[in-house]
Amino acid sequence: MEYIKDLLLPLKNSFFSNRSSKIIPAMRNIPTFTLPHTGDKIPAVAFGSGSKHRLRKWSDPKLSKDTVDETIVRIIMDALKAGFNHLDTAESYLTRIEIGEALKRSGVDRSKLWITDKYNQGWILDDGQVLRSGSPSGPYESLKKGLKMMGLKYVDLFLIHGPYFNPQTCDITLEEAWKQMERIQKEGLARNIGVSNFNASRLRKLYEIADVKPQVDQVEYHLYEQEPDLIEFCKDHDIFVEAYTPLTPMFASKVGENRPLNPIIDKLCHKYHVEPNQLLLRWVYQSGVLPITTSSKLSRMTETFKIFDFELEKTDFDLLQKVGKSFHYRHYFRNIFENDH
Ligand SMILES: NC(=O)C1=CN([C@@H]2O[C@H](COP(=O)(O)OP(=O)(O)OC[C@H]3O[C@@H](n4cnc5c(N)ncnc54)[C@H](OP(=O)(O)O)[C@@H]3O)[C@@H](O)[C@H]2O)C=CC1
Ligand SMILES: O=C1Nc2ccccc2C1=O
Repeated sequence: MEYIKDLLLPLKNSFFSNRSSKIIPAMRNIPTFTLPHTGDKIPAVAFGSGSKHRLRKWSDPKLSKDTVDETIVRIIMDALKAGFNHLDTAESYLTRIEIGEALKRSGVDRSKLWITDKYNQGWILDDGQVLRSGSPSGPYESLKKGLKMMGLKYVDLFLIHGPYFNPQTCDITLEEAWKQMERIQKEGLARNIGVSNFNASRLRKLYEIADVKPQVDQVEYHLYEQEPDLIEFCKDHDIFVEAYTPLTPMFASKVGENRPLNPIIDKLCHKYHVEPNQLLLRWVYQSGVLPITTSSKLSRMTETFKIFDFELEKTDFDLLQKVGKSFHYRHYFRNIFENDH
């Protein structure tokens, strides 16, 4: 009889999923950062629907941008339940549809959420592989599709996902794309606009052609990739920085390799009674940068918020920063950040 239960369970789940899954998010007092130009208050930690969730969708031939993956919907609903009020998605993740499902099923008040989405302009990966844009005519087309998939009237922040504008990847130039981004903001489809994966020299070029300046740059940032030039440029030009892959120092050691921060992380976790993920996220937050993290486990999602309950003493913050700088590790886009200046 066991096998009959296996056959019926998915049917049961899909039958009830649209009717009985309203959730009550954990009540949390999540701090905000203020965006320099619009003054909007952005919740200070985000839950990502890319990385492992993107890979899940990309690697399963049965899943496409138009198929709802129940596992990802469950994960996003768990994140909302845990109290996340800031979700990060992108056209290239193929997870907009799950975000839309999770928002619809959970019944969470839209006005209490911050949603970030990104235009897929096409990619040249570190191994040279070229991927074409998801929306050949540009960000306007991309966001219109995204809003429909997510069942939203607007997003809080819309980003150009990367600086790969050339005939191999897409049909428009960066200048044309930015004009469309300005129109998107003017029409109220996105309250704020910005970019991702732009290094300082690319930001400078964009800055010169932009009438509406980018509000945000979302980049890889953690103790082993501190990006001092970029951070300084952003500070001087009122561009707010968001950090993806903030937990990288936890994964930068292979078996047998002892990275310089390992003993310090152990010691400070003991001192502050926190876990390594909380220490690393706290360091990012305390440096004035917004961490975007993710997990597939509700318990880890819930633990994230402890980062707002403790403060690193200045000497500990500085020690982490100094020792982190003694070793360099970048996970994504070496072709932009290490070879192109
Ligand atoms: N703009 C861009 O180009 C990019 C944007 N992003 C965005 O940033 C988001 C976050 O990126 P990501 O690299 O996943 O971020 P993180 O550095 O937060 O890493 C998350 C990973 O760490 C694991 N993890 C979480 N907590 C713990 C723990 N306590 N112990 C051990 N492992 C743990 C999770 O696995 P588990 O599920 O097992 O908990 C998950 O696989 C993405 O989802 C995406 O939205 C990411 C990359 C590029
Ligand atoms: O989460 C992400 N994983 C990625 C891999 C390649 C390009 C972009 C991304 C993301 O934004």
